[in-house]
Amino acid sequence: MASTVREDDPFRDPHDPLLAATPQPQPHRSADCPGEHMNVPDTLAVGRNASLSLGTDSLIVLETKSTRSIAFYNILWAEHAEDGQVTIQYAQTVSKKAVRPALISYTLDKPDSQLAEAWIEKLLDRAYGTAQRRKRIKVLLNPFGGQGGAVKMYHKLIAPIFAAARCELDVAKTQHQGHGVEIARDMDIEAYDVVACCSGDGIPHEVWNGLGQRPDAARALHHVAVAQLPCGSGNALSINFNGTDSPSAAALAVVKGLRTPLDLASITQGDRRTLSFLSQAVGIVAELDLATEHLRWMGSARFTWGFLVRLINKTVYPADIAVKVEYDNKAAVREAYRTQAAKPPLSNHERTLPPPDAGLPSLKHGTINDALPSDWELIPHDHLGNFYAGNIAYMSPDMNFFPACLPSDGCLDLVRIRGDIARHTSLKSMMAIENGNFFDLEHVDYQKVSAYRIIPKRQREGYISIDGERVPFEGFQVEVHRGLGTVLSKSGHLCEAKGV
Ligand SMILES: Nc1ncnc2c1ncn2[C@@H]1O[C@H](COP(=O)(O)OP(=O)(O)OP(=O)(O)O)[C@@H](O)[C@H]1O
Repeated sequence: MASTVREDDPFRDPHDPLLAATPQPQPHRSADCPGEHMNVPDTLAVGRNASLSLGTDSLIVLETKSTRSIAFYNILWAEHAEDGQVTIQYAQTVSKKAVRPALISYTLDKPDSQLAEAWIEKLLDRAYGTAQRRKRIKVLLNPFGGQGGAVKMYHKLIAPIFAAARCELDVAKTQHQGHGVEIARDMDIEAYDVVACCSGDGIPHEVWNGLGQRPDAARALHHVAVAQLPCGSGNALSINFNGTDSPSAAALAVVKGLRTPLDLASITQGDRRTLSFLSQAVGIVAELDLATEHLRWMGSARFTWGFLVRLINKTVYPADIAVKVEYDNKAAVREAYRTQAAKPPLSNHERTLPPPDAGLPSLKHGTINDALPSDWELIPHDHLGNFYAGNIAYMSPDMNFFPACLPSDGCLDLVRIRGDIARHTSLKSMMAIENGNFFDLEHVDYQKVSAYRIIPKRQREGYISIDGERVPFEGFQVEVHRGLGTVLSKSGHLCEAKGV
């Protein structure tokens, strides 16, 4: 068995800190790890004619007649047995979007458990980086999400990935509408790291609201990361943070996910206060989302159809609006985005854990029932066509509607478009969303705001959508709480979307 790094090893990583004179501390290594004080080689000789090498970003499996590599990102777990057998489980790519667990297993020439254990630790360190291993996950299955396939998708596509990664699982089905709120409100937050929702965006919305109803809301929202395993019809949370709407690829992203603060916004309407993680829409988007339900049979073409109908009618949605603006034009928004995106993500210990008795933050600007803050002004928008505020970039797989969104900048990105613009201009904006040049269109008003109030007027009824769910057609006020919630993301601080 090789015990030192081969100098001629083509897969040797010259930047490997463990090969340098002063070993760097490794984030997840336990104090009594046998490899702690040894210079662990990158290459493990297994069998007479095979070796496993740690490359720059993948594990290289070298056999006499073949070489292949497995990206560290795809490595789920590794272990060794006393007889010298080393087993590595990984997520094998089986199609453009899907992965499924697979394993390789080799026996060491001469069993050396100290070396094998140290090498495995080094492999897992590369595979997980600063992501938590063996996450304790409360899984919520919505049997009615999307086409009703969540339970099957979980067992077939998701659970095998979690099991291979040695996650601790506690699975529950939601029994009725609002059950996600109850489960999150009553759960033992110390027993879990993540609530993963096999659902659309409806269950994550419920979970954040349930956590928000607890007396220890601030701590619960900080401690419990909410993730989505896309099994619904709207899967924006997963698209933004797992970078996929594939259930198996999302499971891998959750296994490897980095804890990331997410702004949550308080919505006050009537006497209610709820939390929103995704969006608020008044006008055409709300109407497309909510008023075309009866056209579900058309698939996503229902949105195009609904849009064209309203376009022909040049529909307007008059409202009075007051906003607390943080970045008031596109140049400022772009600069804020670039500055923030260039910074490294906060590490976990840079986030302060709220005290155990801290509830939801108080409202700095009061509620919809209070007088308008003195420095706000209600401005009539008599020709409003679209009012859309987003907390994360993608609203659906092809709709990077808010490319400048930053998950924890304390702001919502607010888009306003007049409803009386020329029809060809409206049509252009619709196509620009898919082409990725929507942000720069002249007639698209794009700002970052930290709070606002909107009161629809001169319409007896209409549609308001909060995180894709319909709420009463009456005025509401919104205030953003910076980094109040927690998600798991790939980057640790950004959405998986092309920024600005
Ligand atoms: N057992 C259940 N019976 C009925 N409704 C349920 C049940 N479990 C959850 N729900 C409700 O289903 C709704 C939709 O959930 P989800 O977001 O998972 O699916 P979806 O297909 O993306 O949703 P939609 O397209 O309807 O917004 C939520 O409001 C939730 O409260």
